[in-house]
Parts: sequence; structure tokens; C-alpha cells
Amino acid sequence: MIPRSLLFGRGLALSHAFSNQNASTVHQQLSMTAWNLRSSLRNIRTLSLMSLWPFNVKPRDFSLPNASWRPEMSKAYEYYNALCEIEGDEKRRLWRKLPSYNRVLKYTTGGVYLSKIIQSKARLFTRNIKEPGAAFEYVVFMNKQEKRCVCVFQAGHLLEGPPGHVHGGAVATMIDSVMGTLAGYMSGPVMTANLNINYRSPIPLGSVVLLHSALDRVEGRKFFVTCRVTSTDESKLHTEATALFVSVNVGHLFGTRF
Ligand SMILES: CCCCCCCCCCCCCCCC(=O)SCCNC(=O)CCNC(=O)[C@H](O)C(C)(C)COP(=O)(O)OP(=O)(O)OC[C@H]1O[C@@H](n2cnc3c(N)ncnc32)[C@H](O)[C@@H]1OP(=O)(O)O
Repeated sequence: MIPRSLLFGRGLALSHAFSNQNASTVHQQLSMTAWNLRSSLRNIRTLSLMSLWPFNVKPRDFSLPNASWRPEMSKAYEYYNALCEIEGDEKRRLWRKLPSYNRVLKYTTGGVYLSKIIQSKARLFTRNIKEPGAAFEYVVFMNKQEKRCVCVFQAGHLLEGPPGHVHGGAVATMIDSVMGTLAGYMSGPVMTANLNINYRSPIPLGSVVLLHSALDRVEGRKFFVTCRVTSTDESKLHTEATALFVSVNVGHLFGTRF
């Protein structure tokens, strides 16, 4: 909101201008008032940029590069990002970088109201750690036409399981998130009904891996998805997974059907 002091300050200047009866002084005062108003508008614009509004109209995109990214992460990001920028109009582009927010619901159409109703303090599990690089650093590139996506993932030090390696639950979280994002992108809201994971080789903590996810088939509301976690050069297989996602309507989140 605009601070009260700012509004009242300019309001006083305005009333003071019209209390003076002298014509030239009034003219002078009006010029001053116009200047004051212009300056107020400038201030308001500046203040809105300083995030004093109750709603953050431009949410932070957590999938953009930050200082915690290792060169390998940046290199993989640049590779896939370049695929997104291949010439041609946006609709014909095969690859698209997905933005990533800490509350998906809040930034979907009409979702701002739902996000207030459903656990307003809730935040996306993978995006709620403040320190950049400490946990899940990732970015998803979607190829809708080929019904697949690739996620570049850097596992931070808070994700330790076996000493020096990534916790299996953290790997499962990323797999579920990436597969769920693919299924959701293809169909709208989904929930994981079934998830099977085979851990083939441990992922060193701090390393960068790729998650390749593909839509295998669709049967009515059921979306069968696969995922492979590999090293960035794809020479090493870390994990394989299959999952079933079932499309749901918003009512399902409330425990009702409508
Ligand atoms: C808009 C795009 C944006 C994209 C950008 C999004 C970005 C966003 C990023 C975040 C991404 C996070 C992704 C995390 C995703 C979770 O973590 S979800 C949380 C974990 N999952 C849950 O809590 C789900 C709990 N389970 C349920 O709610 C319900 O069981 C389900 C899964 C919704 C299904 O219930 P239902 O709707 O009543 O459906 P139901 O009739 O039981 O089953 C439908 C069909 O599925 C089959 N089925 C159901 N469960 C199973 C099962 N376990 N095994 C085999 N078959 C099954 C049934 O047999 C049935 O088959 P048919 O008879 O039709 O052939």
C-alpha cells in the first residue's frame, strides 16, 4: 500500500495551495501542486518497485541462475535454454523453460483466492529453503510436442543421506516433482497415485544430474510416466522410475467433488 505519510504529505500541499487568495501566488502554488503530484506518482511507482504492495505481482522465479550454481549446472542450463531460443515463433518452439514459484496455486489463473483458502502459509516443499544452493536447485525444460522434459538438478548439502551422497527421499522428491510437472503440463492438475523407484548408483552431494522424464501413455485420467536420472553427460545412470498420475479436479484438493 502507499504509505499514509506520503499521501497525507501531498494532500496538505494541495489544500494549502487553494487557501491562498493571491492570483499569482495561486498560479505558483498550482505549478507546485502539479510538480508535487508528478513527484508523488514517481514516488508511488518507486515504492511499488520496493515491494510495499501486499501482493507481489511479479513472483520470484526460482529456476533462474544464481551464484550457487556450479559451472556444470550453468552449462547444462545454457544448453537447454539455447534450445528454447531457437528461431521461430514461440508457438512452434519445441522447448520451453518452465518458471518455478514457491506456491504454484497462487500464480495460476484465479489461484490467488484459492491459495488464501487452502493453507495460506503453505509453500512448495522443494522451493522453501532460503539459502541458495543449500537444497534443491533445479530448472525444468519442457518439450510438449515430444511429451517429455529434462530437469537440470544440483543437489545441495542439506540433502545428505548416506555420507557425501544425496538422500534417496530427496531423489524421489525430485523425480516425483519432475514427473508430476510433465503430467500436469500435459493434462492439468494431477496427483501421484503410484511411484516406483530403482536406485542404481548413488548421487554425490553437490553434483549436478539430469532427470529425463517422458509420458509413456495415457488411459482416460491415468498418465503413465517414466524418469531416468543420469550424469550430465548421460554416461552414468543413477536412478530409474515409473509413476502413475491421476488427473483430479480442484474439488479433490478440498476433499469434495464438484
Ligand atoms: C497446469 C500445469 C502446470 C504444470 C506445472 C506444475 C508444477 C507443479 C510442480 C509440483 C509438482 C509436484 C508433484 C507432486 C505430486 C504429489 O506429490 S501428489 C501427493 C501424493 N499423492 C497423493 O496424495 C494422492 C493420494 N491419492 C488420491 O488422492 C487418490 O487415490 C487419486 C490418486 C487421486 C485417485 O483417486 P480417484 O480420483 O478417486 O480415482 P480412482 O477412481 O480411485 O482411480 C482412477 C484410476 O486410477 C487407478 N489407480 C488409482 N490409484 C492407483 C494406484 N495406486 N495404482 C494403480 N492404479 C491406481 C484406478 O484403478 C482407476 O483406474 P481405472 O479404473 O480408471 O482403470
